Amino acid sequence: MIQLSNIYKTFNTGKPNQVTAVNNVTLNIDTGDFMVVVGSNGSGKTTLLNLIAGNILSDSGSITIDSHNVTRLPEYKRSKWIARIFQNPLTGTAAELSIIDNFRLAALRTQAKSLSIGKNDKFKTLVRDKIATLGMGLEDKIEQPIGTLSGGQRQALTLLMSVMDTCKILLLDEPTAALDPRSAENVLRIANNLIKEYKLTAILVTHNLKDAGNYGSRIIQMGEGEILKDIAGTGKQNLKQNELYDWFG
Ligand SMILES: Nc1ncnc2c1ncn2[C@@H]1O[C@H](COP(=O)(O)OP(=O)(O)OP(=O)(O)O)[C@@H](O)[C@H]1O
Repeated sequence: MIQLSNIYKTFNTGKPNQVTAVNNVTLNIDTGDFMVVVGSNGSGKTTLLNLIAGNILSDSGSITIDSHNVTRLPEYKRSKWIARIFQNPLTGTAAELSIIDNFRLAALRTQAKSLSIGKNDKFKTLVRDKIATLGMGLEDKIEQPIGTLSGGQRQALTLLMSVMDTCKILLLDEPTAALDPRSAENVLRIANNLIKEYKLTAILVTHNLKDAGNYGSRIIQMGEGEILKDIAGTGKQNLKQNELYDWFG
């Protein structure tokens, strides 16, 4: 689904604060993979997501998504494949608009043909039914401004909104870092269920090693822009919490 070949990204080239954030990274991410990315501060995790999403372009190397060469494509031209959830629950929704209007906007973003986007009952029922599956009781609040909800509620809705259109790839950049422990657990569980239900290819950046152990079918560790470790399959399933801590020795 996603191929990165010999990707380099250097910031502040030629200046004293020059830094190579991504250093010759080659990665093949298969359809349906759920890849967790861990690494110390400044190791290049967010830059890697930015390069995949297209909001920054690489200095060299190539990126393909779904067999399309997207290396020089800007973010908006990649959005038909990609949805992204950020750390801040305020990013990605329009606070003053109702829940239902936010869902309508999200559907319009990719003009998903399967959804009837107008203010009709069919769309409302679809959204209400989907929101009910979150188990948060938000299905009765769809006319309420989304800004009046808690961070956890909002993050869960943002996730749902993202996957209900045609997106195939979900990028999660520390999506629970701003949430209390219980909300964080809830949001990650919801993300995991949605990834399975919609058969998404997903990448989760996290500093939480418990989550890194519990979720995903593959884990990579980044360090100084390089991939230090890459474990999938049973290796990932059997990875112990203390082994993960040892990576950060
Ligand atoms: N737009 C930018 N301009 C200049 N330097 C940048 C920019 N974005 C990232 N960097 C630098 O690139 C390096 C990698 O940053 P990045 O944000 O990708 O790391 P990270 O692993 O996501 O870190 P954290 O865990 O702290 O979020 C850092 O040294 C950072 O300062």
